[in-house]
Amino acid sequence: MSSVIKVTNLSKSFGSKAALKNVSFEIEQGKTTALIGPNGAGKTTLFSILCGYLEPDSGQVDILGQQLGEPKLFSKLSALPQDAQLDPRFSLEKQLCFYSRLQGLSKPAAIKETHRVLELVGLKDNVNSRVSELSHGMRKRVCIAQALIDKPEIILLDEATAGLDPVNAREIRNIISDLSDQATFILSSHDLSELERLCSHILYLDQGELSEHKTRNYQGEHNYLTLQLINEPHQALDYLKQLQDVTHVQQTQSKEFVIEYKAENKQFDVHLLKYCHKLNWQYRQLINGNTLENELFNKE
Ligand SMILES: Nc1ncnc2c1ncn2[C@@H]1O[C@H](COP(=O)(O)OP(=O)(O)OP(=O)(O)O)[C@@H](O)[C@H]1O
Repeated sequence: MSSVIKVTNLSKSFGSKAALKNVSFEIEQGKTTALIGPNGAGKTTLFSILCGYLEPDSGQVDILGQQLGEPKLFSKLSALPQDAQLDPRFSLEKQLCFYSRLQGLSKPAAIKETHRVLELVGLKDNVNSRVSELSHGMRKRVCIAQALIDKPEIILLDEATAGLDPVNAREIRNIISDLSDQATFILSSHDLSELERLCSHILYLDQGELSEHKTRNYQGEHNYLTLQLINEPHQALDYLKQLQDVTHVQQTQSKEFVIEYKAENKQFDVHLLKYCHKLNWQYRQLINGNTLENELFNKE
């Protein structure tokens, strides 16, 4: 598969503060990628460089075979900044047409494009609404619609669901998931469970250094299940280790266990639930795979 972004030895400092230190990675076409890291890790700096808002001090950035700032990249990469704002006075049509015209579309094409992207985010009936009349979640969807104008090949979304209620956050996740065969999404969020649902590829930044860069892949000899219980049974770890085909068990937090088992056992989840029932354990949920949080922070 071809890579759409290739970053090599990228560094950026603000005065004496190194925001990115020799960062290198590649993103393959169609692989929804998560950019994760604590506050101040360098995520916004990296996004800003990829969008061409900031110049790196050193290193190479190759996007769709072009160097940063090449006019050919215009409209092939779009971004939703964390603090994206809309003008509350204008209708959605006026606002999105304006952005479409900036992308070089003719007036009729801009109107058509505005209606297309608003339909994609479920707001086609609001084309004449003013931004001031919209809820926070609807405004976020308009910002995503803006990022979809002219079908960019790469879309960067910084905290796309921050501050949204679960229903609106889910709708935005569905939009991203539905469009992920048409564009490569790079998502930054502090919500690991959200990223884990959407992303197959993780970039983990900490203090400007890229310390994780891997494709999540469970198709090996072993599979994982994360078992969350309602109570903490006595010696639960020992009981779980005794189950047939279990190769490793780790307790990752109170009442949560990551169980590694032989992938050849296709019925393992059923056996595990029957085992819980037999032991009179009540479970909260059984998650397929290891959680992203455990993968990143609970390695043994
Ligand atoms: N314009 C700037 N001037 C000075 N320092 C900056 C500037 N922009 C970022 N920094 C510093 O660079 C480092 C990385 O900041 P950045 O905003 O990229 O982190 P982040 O991972 O996006 O953080 P957050 O999750 O809090 O949004 C921080 O130490 C920050 O203080």
